[in-house]
Amino acid sequence: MDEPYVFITRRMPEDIKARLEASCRVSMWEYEDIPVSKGRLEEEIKHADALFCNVSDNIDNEMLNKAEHLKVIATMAVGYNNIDIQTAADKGIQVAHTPDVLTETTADLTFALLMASARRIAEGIDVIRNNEWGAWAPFFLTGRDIHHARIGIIGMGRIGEAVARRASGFNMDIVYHNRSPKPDVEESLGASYAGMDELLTTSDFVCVQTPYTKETHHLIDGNALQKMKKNAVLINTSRGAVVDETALYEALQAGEIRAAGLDVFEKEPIGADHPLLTLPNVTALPHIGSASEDTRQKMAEMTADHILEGLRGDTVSNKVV
Ligand SMILES: NC(=O)C1=CN([C@@H]2O[C@H](COP(=O)(O)OP(=O)(O)OC[C@H]3O[C@@H](n4cnc5c(N)ncnc54)[C@H](O)[C@@H]3O)[C@@H](O)[C@H]2O)C=CC1
Ligand SMILES: O=C(O)C(=O)CO
Repeated sequence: MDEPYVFITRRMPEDIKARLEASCRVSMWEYEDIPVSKGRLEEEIKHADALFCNVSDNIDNEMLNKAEHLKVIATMAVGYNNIDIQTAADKGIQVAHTPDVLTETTADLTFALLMASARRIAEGIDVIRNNEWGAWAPFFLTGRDIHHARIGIIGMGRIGEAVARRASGFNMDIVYHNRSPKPDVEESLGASYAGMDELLTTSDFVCVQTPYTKETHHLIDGNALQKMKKNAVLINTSRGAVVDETALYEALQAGEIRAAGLDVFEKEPIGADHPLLTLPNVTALPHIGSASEDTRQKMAEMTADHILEGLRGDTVSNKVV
């Protein structure tokens, strides 16, 4: 019997490729920093038995309908909003993702962004690099306190909970909004459940940790931003389109909220001409929430293992559908 054919949409380290090559024929997009072209993906998905993809690949209905014998899609991410899972399910294609392995790493980055935004770290770095540090001054680059402030976490899932654990270490008052209450988190971290309005109107830091779905599209819109405290900081490490960027720009410029820390954007990558980057109170990162060496390596290994499971005819271990 012919070996199954796997297409990897981004250049991966040799050990990851070799893991698959032990039992599969493997092709790989040549570049690590450029997404696979739509044309190449359309060509490959026709023949592939398995697809190893990532957050920047648009695996929509049109793409999936080109697949002739695809059995498994494994994405090197926990978020899978870029994959049409209904069409995959209809076609009997298993979809696997990488939960848990990146939870702590992403929570670290979320907290780093929260701290950087509150304490104006990026502005401080710029001052030194631009040779603008005159002298110690009493109110120079004063930020806002993190300790004992209220953090409002929207989406108390794996990452939300890991952010809450970090907040607890800073003696923060934790409120959260989720699809359903989490009594275990309330008990272990002293967090309390809040409706969206209460969370928005009372939190000093609002952290968005939901997946991107139809329901969470522009969950943070102009109306939500208006409800936030003037001194509040918004942190988004989930998906860009959970926040309405135009409304965020207007709210920041009008002083309706204090600052924003963003790891994700509505359309990635953004360029240096993005309007939000004109604002000093925006700390922006290029979608690096899970980007530690160990975590990305484990995510890649897990993704390869999901493919091997699916090709053996087993149920993949982190099955979305
Ligand atoms: N910036 C980055 O590099 C990374 C971003 N992410 C993003 O973070 C998301 C969350 O990941 P996990 O915590 O592992 O997922 P999860 O599924 O464990 O948690 C998501 C939580 O959001 C809640 N939720 C869903 N819809 C909601 C709504 N409309 N209102 C309130 N709560 C809602 C769910 O009930 C769940 O508790 C991923 O889907 C992904 O988009 C994840 C990893 C890295
Ligand atoms: O896992 C995800 O959803 C990411 O965004 C990248 O780790």
